[in-house]
Amino acid sequence: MSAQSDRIADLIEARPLVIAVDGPSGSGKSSVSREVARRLGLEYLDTGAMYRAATWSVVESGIDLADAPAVAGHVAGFDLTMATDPSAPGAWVAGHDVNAAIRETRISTIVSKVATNLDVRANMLKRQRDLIAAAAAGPHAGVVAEGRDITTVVAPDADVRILLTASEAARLARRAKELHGTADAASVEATRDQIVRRDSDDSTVSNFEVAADGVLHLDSSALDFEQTVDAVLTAIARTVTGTGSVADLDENARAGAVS
Ligand SMILES: Nc1ncnc2c1ncn2[C@@H]1O[C@H](COP(=O)(O)OP(=O)(O)OP(=O)(O)O)[C@@H](O)[C@H]1O
Ligand SMILES: Nc1ccn([C@H]2C[C@H](O)[C@@H](COP(=O)(O)O)O2)c(=O)n1
Repeated sequence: MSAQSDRIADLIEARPLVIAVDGPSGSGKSSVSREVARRLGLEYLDTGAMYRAATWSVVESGIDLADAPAVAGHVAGFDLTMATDPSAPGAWVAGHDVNAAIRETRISTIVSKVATNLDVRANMLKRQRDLIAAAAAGPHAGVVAEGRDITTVVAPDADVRILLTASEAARLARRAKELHGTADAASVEATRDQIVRRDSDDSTVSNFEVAADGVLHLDSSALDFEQTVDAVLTAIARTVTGTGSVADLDENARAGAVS
């Protein structure tokens, strides 16, 4: 954690505060959003975990993933609880802790089949808007919500909207390192389906590759994790306080290619 980052966080006092972050797989939106939420004392909503939990529940129920109406019907009624404390976020289905299960490759491989079902998306949209509204009205008075369509569909009126991207090579290397402990050629190849194919499928229903009007674009390809958190905090500070009050911010934090 950098003192610079904490100083930026101290400048951001606006409440309620809703921050929307989207981006492709492996861009760092979950880890960065969670840390930003922690430093700002906001709640954190991982909407990808919601789609993963829905997929887990569909699979557990023995429903054929190719049966789109059955999948949507199940998701419409499934019991999902999201924990939005950035220090301990998570998902529970009918009281069952699914946090480990939803990260397994068997779910990562098929989650796009559920997430591209438009009736499922309509149900998730309502759940996500309800969670964001509750967080804005709750004791922490705000939330960092991240996913693929938060800046454009779920929370287009968010106070700050950021598209966090990174080059395909950077994203593959990050995920390979996370899953295999190394970003050598074999590990990168083993990761390709989870990044490239999944983005290709998911992008048929959401735009997370080009920043929509009014959405800040932050390319983290050349930034490490801490620099990316700094850049996001700076972008938030600039937006909610105006550029004048962040004039003393360190150049490193501002160098995060925000456009
Ligand atoms: N700027 C960065 N530099 C290096 N590694 C990073 C950076 N940002 C995040 N990471 C790491 O990259 C990996 C992927 O990050 P993360 O899971 O947050 O991505 P994501 O965009 O949420 O992906 P997905 O949508 O697939 O869940 C993690 O191991 C994370 O710690
Ligand atoms: N707002 C969202 C969030 C996620 N998805 C889809 C896309 C992914 O394949 C899947 C899991 O997300 P991840 O945990 O990898 O971020 O859910 C979406 O369509 N919209």
